[in-house]
Amino acid sequence: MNDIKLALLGSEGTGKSAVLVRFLTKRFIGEYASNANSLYHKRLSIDGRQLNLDVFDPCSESAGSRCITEEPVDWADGFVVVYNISDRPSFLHAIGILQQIKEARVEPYKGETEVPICLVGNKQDLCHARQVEAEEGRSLALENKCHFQEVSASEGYQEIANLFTWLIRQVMEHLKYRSDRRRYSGSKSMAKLINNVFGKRRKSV
Ligand SMILES: Nc1nc2c(ncn2[C@@H]2O[C@H](COP(=O)(O)OP(=O)(O)OP(=O)(O)O)[C@@H](O)[C@H]2O)c(=O)[nH]1
Repeated sequence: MNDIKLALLGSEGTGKSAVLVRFLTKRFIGEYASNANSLYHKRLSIDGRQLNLDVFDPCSESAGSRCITEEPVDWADGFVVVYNISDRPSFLHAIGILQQIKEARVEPYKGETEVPICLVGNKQDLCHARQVEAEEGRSLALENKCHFQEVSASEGYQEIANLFTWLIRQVMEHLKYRSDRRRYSGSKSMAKLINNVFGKRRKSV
């Protein structure tokens, strides 16, 4: 059984809880209590594999921009960074969040961010009040090597389901790659150790 940990990050009121609850229950719930951090659990099956999914939905009210520098960034295997397409400041905040994830989780030596990220422009139904063009979201995602999707938690389920499925698949790949690499470098150092011990002995015989 795989354990997958995701975190939703973004400005207050961008619809993080709405997006997550839409994915988990297929329903849109208009208002949520937003004065506490929430951790959601769900068992899923993707590509025939059973998963335990934990999703952290931090409370923007209490955390503000600080939340990014605290636990979620170190804890999560993947991120959903949400902004509201009808609220430019939330997009600017998303830029800052991506930057902070990059700084915290960049792979040493490779210079690549080590976690899969999905950038989400929510409230697409409010496009008459749009303040952020889809193209801006797309190029920000490109710059940060992350997936991009505009959605409406209030109107649609499928796009939200697709983006979580994409993210979970990426996380599974990534975790597998990391554990393979650890195993490989572990066996390489074991081979080195054996070589050192027995190699030296052979020389002295
Ligand atoms: N029109 C529209 N409203 C939405 C959408 N998604 C969420 N909302 C509304 O936006 C408001 C904030 O939604 P939340 O899901 O509580 O946002 P949040 O980012 O979790 O908020 P905090 O927990 O305060 O950070 C609520 O009034 C929702 O009903 C959407 O896709 N379209």
